[in-house]
Amino acid sequence: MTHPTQQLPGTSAPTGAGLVLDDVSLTLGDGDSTVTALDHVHLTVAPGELLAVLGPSGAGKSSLLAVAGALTRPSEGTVRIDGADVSSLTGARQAALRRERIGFVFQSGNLLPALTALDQLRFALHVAGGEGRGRDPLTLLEQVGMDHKADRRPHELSGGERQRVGIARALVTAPALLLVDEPTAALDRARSHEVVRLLAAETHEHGVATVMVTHDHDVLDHCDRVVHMEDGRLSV
Ligand SMILES: Nc1ncnc2c1ncn2[C@@H]1O[C@H](COP(=O)(O)OP(=O)(O)OP(=O)(O)O)[C@@H](O)[C@H]1O
Repeated sequence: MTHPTQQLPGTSAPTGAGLVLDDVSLTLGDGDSTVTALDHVHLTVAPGELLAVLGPSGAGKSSLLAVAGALTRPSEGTVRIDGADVSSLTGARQAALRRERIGFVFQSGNLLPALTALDQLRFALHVAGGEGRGRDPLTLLEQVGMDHKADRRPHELSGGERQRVGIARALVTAPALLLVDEPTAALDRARSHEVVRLLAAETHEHGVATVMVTHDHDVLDHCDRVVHMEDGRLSV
């Protein structure tokens, strides 16, 4: 495993770029049944860094992605994405930040069944504000090794192929932050390595700050840094 940045949770990227969580807590539920999903979390992910987050079920990994992706407001602390303090933004600005600066990759690719691989990317660009920005969809499909299946719909693709298209779709807007939830859960060992190798290459070449939640210890060698989560707390 390589550790090019040697950053520890809590240290700040000098430019404020990438992702910074400063003393973030999240309490869920109400009354007697509240749960501390995130407990004073400090985390910095630099541009060009692929961070893996490991942890048992219920540790708070999904909560971490939700807060980092401006989907859930933390109960305490601040979240900065690409230098912007998320909590100071209106709901509309947060939604725009999500569309334009954050890419999400889910377990199964989460592609739209009716669209071809190429149209998945075009549609994501369109939703984010237009075809003139971001990366060229066909070139990006070529870079993830899927240009030869650009006209296929999701049901005509394998799990690994769907995951590649899902990654390309998340990257087409040229996001600052990429949030990835269990990308290898449905894949065999060889496909898992390919997919995480692709994530690492894109992260490094395009200066994306990438957070990948995973249970898959096999793929950790492709990651720059690994943190562990338990009971809402992070440790190295
Ligand atoms: N809407 C909610 N209301 C109350 N508690 C919740 C809610 N969502 C999650 N939790 C609790 O918050 C804690 C963290 O959950 P979270 O989904 O972030 O964990 P996780 O590490 O992603 O788990 P898994 O690996 O099973 O997906 C758990 O104790 C969970 O039961």
